[in-house]
Amino acid sequence: MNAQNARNAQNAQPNAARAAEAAEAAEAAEAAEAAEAAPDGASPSSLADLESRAAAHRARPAYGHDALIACDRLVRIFSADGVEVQALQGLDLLVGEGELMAVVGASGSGKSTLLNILAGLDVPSAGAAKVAGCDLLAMDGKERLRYRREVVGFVWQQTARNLLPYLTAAQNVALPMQLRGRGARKERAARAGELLGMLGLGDARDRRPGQLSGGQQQRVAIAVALANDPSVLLADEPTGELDSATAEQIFAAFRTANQELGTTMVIVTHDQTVANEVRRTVAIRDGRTASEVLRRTEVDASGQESLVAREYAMVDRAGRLQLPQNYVEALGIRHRVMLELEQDHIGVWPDDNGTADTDAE
Ligand SMILES: Nc1ncnc2c1ncn2[C@@H]1O[C@H](COP(=O)(O)OP(=O)(O)OP(=O)(O)O)[C@@H](O)[C@H]1O
Repeated sequence: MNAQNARNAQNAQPNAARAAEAAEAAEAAEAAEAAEAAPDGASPSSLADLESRAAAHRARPAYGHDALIACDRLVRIFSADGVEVQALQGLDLLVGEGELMAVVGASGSGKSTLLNILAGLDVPSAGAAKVAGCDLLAMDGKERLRYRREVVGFVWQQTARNLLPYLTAAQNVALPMQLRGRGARKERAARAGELLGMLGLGDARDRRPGQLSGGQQQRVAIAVALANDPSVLLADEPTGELDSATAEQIFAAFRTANQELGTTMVIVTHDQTVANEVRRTVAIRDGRTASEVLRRTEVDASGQESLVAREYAMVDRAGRLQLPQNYVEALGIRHRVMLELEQDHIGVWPDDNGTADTDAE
């Protein structure tokens, strides 16, 4: 554990009890509400009625039961110099097996915090997080090490951080397999060659990082991260140090690996062009998933294919909806809105009545 992670783990402890209490209180309130509200709005009639509803509740599949990554009301509180920062404030996120998706968001929105938790480098203060069946809040030190070696692969922004400068590209890729005690030397070399070949680096296998371009180094880093066949590949701004043409090549490499190997990939990026390259982009705002863009190919009557993108706002499990900031600003929404349920949509209007009292706050 490096100094940063040790600090993170320490910071997690004093807040953990408080955050867990808050989560428990929220759950208790939810349970009480569920018990109070009968389906027809009447009070529960009998114990048998309550029991049958509790049994139905228990029989419901758990949130995210079929997702490879499931973050449920994830909270991460940091304390620095007596000041508390809530980096994640009840973040929900589900990622299906085999997905290639991007996470975007303004600086400080919580992207790296989320990625560090998914990578097993940091521990959430409260909530739940599962990746490929591993409970990220319950792992001990040994399980955490195994998780980082076998379940996830990581590509960092700094090209130099991903590779050892004195090893060739092929040796860098073989190293994680060696550390895991996987296969004989020849088999490791063969797999390293295959991965490098798949990513268009067949000719570069015997070169050291200093003899490769930044883009080639990042592609070797992808091969290193894939060496042990992880269930999930995580990348934090993998194109941050590269020009846009090279960034496109890196994304092509992620796509190839995703298609050929079926590895699930979560990529944090600032680069909107890069984010447009994937089918699903999730935006984080203030430590929560705020909106999502889904892209799909449509074929028109003449057989012409086009990519159609649609933006969705997220509704969390308690029914909370974050309005996009530009909508809030455009209509001058301050403290409350009026809602109207229509047959197939909900109307949202700015409060034009009594804004004076709330404005005066
Ligand atoms: N170890 C830490 N100690 C204290 N505060 C932290 C720590 N790590 C992150 N934070 C704070 O948590 C919030 C979220 O930070 P995070 O690094 O996750 O954001 P980000 O979206 O990745 O930003 P960027 O795009 O600038 O990297 C920020 O306010 C940050 O200052």
